[in-house]
Amino acid sequence: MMDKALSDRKVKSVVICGHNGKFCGGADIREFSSPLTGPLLIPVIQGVESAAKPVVAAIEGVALGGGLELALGCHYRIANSKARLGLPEVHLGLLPGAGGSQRLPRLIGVPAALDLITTGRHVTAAEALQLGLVDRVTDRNTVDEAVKFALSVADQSPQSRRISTFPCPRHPDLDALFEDVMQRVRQRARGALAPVACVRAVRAAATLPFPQGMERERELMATLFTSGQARAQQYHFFAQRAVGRWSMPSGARWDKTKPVAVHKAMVIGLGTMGRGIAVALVQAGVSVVAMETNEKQLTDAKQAISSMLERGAKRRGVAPALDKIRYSSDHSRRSRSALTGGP
Ligand SMILES: CCCCCCCC/C=C\C/C=C/C(=O)SCCNC(=O)CCNC(=O)[C@H](O)C(C)(C)COP(=O)(O)OP(=O)(O)OC[C@H]1O[C@@H](n2cnc3c(N)ncnc32)[C@H](O)[C@@H]1OP(=O)(O)O
Repeated sequence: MMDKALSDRKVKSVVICGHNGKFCGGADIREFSSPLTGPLLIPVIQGVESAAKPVVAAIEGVALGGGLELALGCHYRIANSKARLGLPEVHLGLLPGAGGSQRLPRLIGVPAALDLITTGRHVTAAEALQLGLVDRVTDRNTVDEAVKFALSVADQSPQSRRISTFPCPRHPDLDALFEDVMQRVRQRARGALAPVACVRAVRAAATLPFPQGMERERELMATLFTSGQARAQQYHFFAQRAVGRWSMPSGARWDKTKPVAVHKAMVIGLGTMGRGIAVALVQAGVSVVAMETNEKQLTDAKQAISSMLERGAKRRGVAPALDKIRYSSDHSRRSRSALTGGP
């Protein structure tokens, strides 16, 4: 269809839109666990960008991941005011591997691209306009507006609109910028590979010509694509949604159940997990009885829990709620708490 539109001499300009009010939420994540089939996105985007006639993206609903990368291959982007745009691949243990890490910095600058790519956050159409990610925002029918716009630019060459030909906007001190961002990302990422690879890919955009940058993006993506972290994060994506459908054999569902306030809880067993659970409960304002029958473990746990509570309180600028926790080694004195459990 796209080939036909691009090669038909009677067609002077093209609009790409989605279906059912959504431009594109990106690749089907399930496909990442089996060999990739269908037309490959990178050559499709290259084909769109190198077209001799203007191509306009009409963005409604969402343009995420590969969807936004496709829009970046278009010569113009018109977004509905309710649309959201983003490159959330980092949450799936990946980077924007269809040219997104190379085109976005060329379009909106390195600092803004680093922010969007390393956090994966979605931006509203209004913010996208401010960043220069889209050319226009409309409250009206987006496809109609995009068609009108496409007709108005039909006789113009799209040559100056190909993002891959843009130089990356200059930054006064690239080395310092990347050093600072890498340090912050490493701290936040706590061992996650994808955010670090995202910074490296954007650095390639800022320092290499587009074809070499694409090659670097491909290399970095290849290391992430089959990583255990990516598999785990993709599993997490579906698991999070499956939780919404979770029900008890009785038919009870969490979303149809009235929540009950929990004021008291008992944590049995103060190994690594028990300590973490006790701290999380205390920090949520719950009074905790922490039980451990092994005296040495109990002594260590008291110290560890107190210092976790103190550190957490210091970070939040509040007093540590040390009085919210009592310790016991006597298993027979289990009280009736609203919530009892432990590893
Ligand atoms: C050697 C290596 C070489 C590799 C070369 C690779 C080249 C690069 C190729 C491709 C790059 C492209 C990558 C990507 O695009 S990754 C995907 C990026 N997109 C996302 O992460 C978006 C994820 N989805 C969402 O954020 C939301 O779902 C939403 C905003 C789109 C809609 O939100 P909402 O209305 O709240 O609905 P739900 O979240 O509940 O979702 C509904 C339903 O749909 C399923 N679903 C959503 N998105 C996806 C998806 N991307 N893939 C598969 N399934 C998806 C979701 O699971 C729900 O399903 P249900 O629970 O069964 O109802």
